[in-house]
Parts: sequence; structure tokens; C-alpha cells
Amino acid sequence: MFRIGQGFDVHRLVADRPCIIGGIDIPYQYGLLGHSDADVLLHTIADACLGAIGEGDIGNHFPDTDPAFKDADSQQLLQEVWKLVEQKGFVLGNLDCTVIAQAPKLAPYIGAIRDNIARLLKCESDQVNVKATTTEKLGFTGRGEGIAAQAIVLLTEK
Ligand SMILES: Nc1ccn([C@@H]2O[C@H](COP(=O)(O)O)[C@@H](O)[C@H]2O)c(=O)n1
Ligand SMILES: C[C@@]1(CO)OP(=O)(O)OP(=O)(O)OC[C@H]1O
Repeated sequence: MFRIGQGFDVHRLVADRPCIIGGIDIPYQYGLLGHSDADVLLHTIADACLGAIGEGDIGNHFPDTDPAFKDADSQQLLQEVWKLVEQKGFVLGNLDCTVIAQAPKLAPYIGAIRDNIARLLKCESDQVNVKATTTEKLGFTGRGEGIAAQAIVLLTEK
């Protein structure tokens, strides 16, 4: 049996915050604002995984009102989500995702992000694809006010 899920997330860019995307700390003058470390890509992937197994979304599992998740490492949140996926008897088929950011330039970090996601989801790197796009300076992402990400995941039975 196959299960498919999709995710979408946005975080605001502000001064004096780290810019962590896919678990990699990206050098940039602005960073992502959130209750957790605001890793927009890992949140999107967590939502896609939760969607695939019919388990709601990341906010249901890790509420942003809970001090336990203040400045949380989103790698740990995704690993918790992945445990649920495994408990339901699934492994990753493949994952495709896109980071929508005018800046920073992500190309130099895409390989490291991909390998890190594969590590978190206990799969091979060739099961994971990570893309980046600008929005040609249009909209909130184009103005550099925030970064968005989307993901689609296919799970297969173990
Ligand atoms: N933050 C970003 C956005 C895009 N890229 C790479 O640049 C290429 C062109 O992007 P378009 O917006 O014109 O589609 C593309 O190959 C992206 O991977 C990037 O590295 N960082
Ligand atoms: C991750 C959580 C929990 O710390 O907080 P944020 O970092 O604000 O991120 P969001 O994408 O709004 O997802 C759900 C939250 O509950």
C-alpha cells in the first residue's frame, strides 16, 4: 500500500535569528522567526509525513503554546514524526521538496540539506530531492519578508 502527503509552511525573516533550513545553519544576515528554531523545510516535511499517515499536522503534535518546544530543534520534531510513520509500518518511497526564498542562495547547501533529511528519515539520499526557487522578487518571499517551503512524500509499506 502507498500513502501520499503534502506539506506547506512559511516563516518570517527577521534580524538576530539563525537561518536554519533542513537542519543546516545557513549563513545569512536574517533568520527565521518561530516558537521553535523555525526550520521551515523540516516543518513542511513533517506536515507531509503526518498528512500521509492521517495524523493531522505539526501544530497538533507540538503546540506553539507549549514551552517544551520553545527554540526546539526541528530535527528532533521530525524524528518524532518519523517514529509515528514507522509505527504505522511505512518506510519512505521518495520525498520531493522546494524552498521558496529570494535569498539566501541555497545552491551551495542543497547537498548537505538532502543528506541530512535522508539521515533523519533513515533512507538513502537518492530518495530525497531538494529544490530552491526565488519568486522573481514578487510577493512576500520576493521582498525577502519570509521563506516558504513545500513538500510531497510517498510512503510505502515496509
Ligand atoms: N534561494 C534560492 C533560490 C534559487 N536558487 C537556485 O537558483 C536557480 C534559479 O532559481 P529561479 O528562482 O530562477 O527558479 C535554481 O537552480 C535554484 O536552485 C538558490 O540556490 N537559492
Ligand atoms: C513547531 C512549532 C512548535 O514549536 O512552532 P513554530 O516554530 O512556530 O512553527 P510552525 O510552523 O508554526 O509549526 C508548529 C509549531 O507548533
